[in-house]
Amino acid sequence: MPASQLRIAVPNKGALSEAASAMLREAGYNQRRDAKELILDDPDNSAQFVFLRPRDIALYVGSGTLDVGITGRDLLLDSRAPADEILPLGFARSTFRFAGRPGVASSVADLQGRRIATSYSGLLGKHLAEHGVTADVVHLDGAVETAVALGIADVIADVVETGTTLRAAGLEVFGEAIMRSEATLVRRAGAPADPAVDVLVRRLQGVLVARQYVMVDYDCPRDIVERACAVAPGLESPTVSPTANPDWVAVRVMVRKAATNQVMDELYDLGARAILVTSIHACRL
Ligand SMILES: Nc1ncnc2c1ncn2[C@@H]1O[C@H](COP(=O)(O)OP(=O)(O)OP(=O)(O)O)[C@@H](O)[C@H]1O
Ligand SMILES: O=P(O)(O)OC[C@H]1O[C@H](OP(=O)(O)OP(=O)(O)O)[C@H](O)[C@@H]1O
Ligand SMILES: [Mg+2]
Repeated sequence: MPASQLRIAVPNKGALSEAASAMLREAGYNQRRDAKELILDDPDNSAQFVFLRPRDIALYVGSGTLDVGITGRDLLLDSRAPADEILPLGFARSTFRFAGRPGVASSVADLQGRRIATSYSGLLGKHLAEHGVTADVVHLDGAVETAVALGIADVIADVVETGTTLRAAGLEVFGEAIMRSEATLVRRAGAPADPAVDVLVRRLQGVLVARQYVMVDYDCPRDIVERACAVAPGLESPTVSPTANPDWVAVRVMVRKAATNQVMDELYDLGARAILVTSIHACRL
């Protein structure tokens, strides 16, 4: 009997779209080549991809119309749809923050009775309520930074990554970040276990690990192998193999990409030699 088809919502445009498709492609799924395609079948993987506005994805998934979806954590919370994050995906990282002209306010408490422009009214409303602040929320579809210059808002609450857009509009962030966001895989709250979803999650986890880790091989004198393994303990345990020389062993271990050079330096200082780094193409842990 063929496995039941998993229906997956993927952002069709915007900041999440390309990176989401790239990640699915790396996980072995077929992805559209033409940005006009709305639905794409991937029979080899018993999957169907439905390309939707990222803002709508939590709604489709929360209602159970589609099994899982990729969206932003901020969009998920803003939607108030009954969907949960099941795997943070590590791209489209941003913060959601207040900003205004220099000196206009320094924290959420200063916003009582002020006009705040945003595309995330749900998220902002919840934050204001949590702080006991009543303000006039001006909902806009985008280009929120311009609202202050045009005089329809005193401050904004918007997505900030590098801060370039804010600077261009003469605005500065103030107060604590309202939230930190990234792309995430979402599923209907309370949905029952589904082996097809587990396969998707394991494949995406494989991509995340392959992106975050490298494989390090090195030779080291037998008498320092314990100390070398303490420098790079790997995820579970390094593989230690004999070499033709009985005084030396060969070690293979996964290392966080960001720590690669530091680990190589420490291993070298201990006496390890022939330290080789290779990238991981895919994995299942
Ligand atoms: N510059 C950015 N850097 C990182 N993440 C971003 C950036 N801009 C938007 N995002 C994230 O992308 C998601 C918003 O998706 P959306 O499709 O609205 O992106 P967009 O680029 O604003 O597209 P559009 O302007 O066409 O609506 C949110 O999760 C948001 O946090
Ligand atoms: O801090 P930065 O690196 O400048 O990135 C943040 C900006 O990127 C997004 O805008 P987008 O280009 O999607 O325009 P929009 O506001 O019309 O959605 C977001 O809404 C911010 O405006
Ligand atoms: Mg946008």
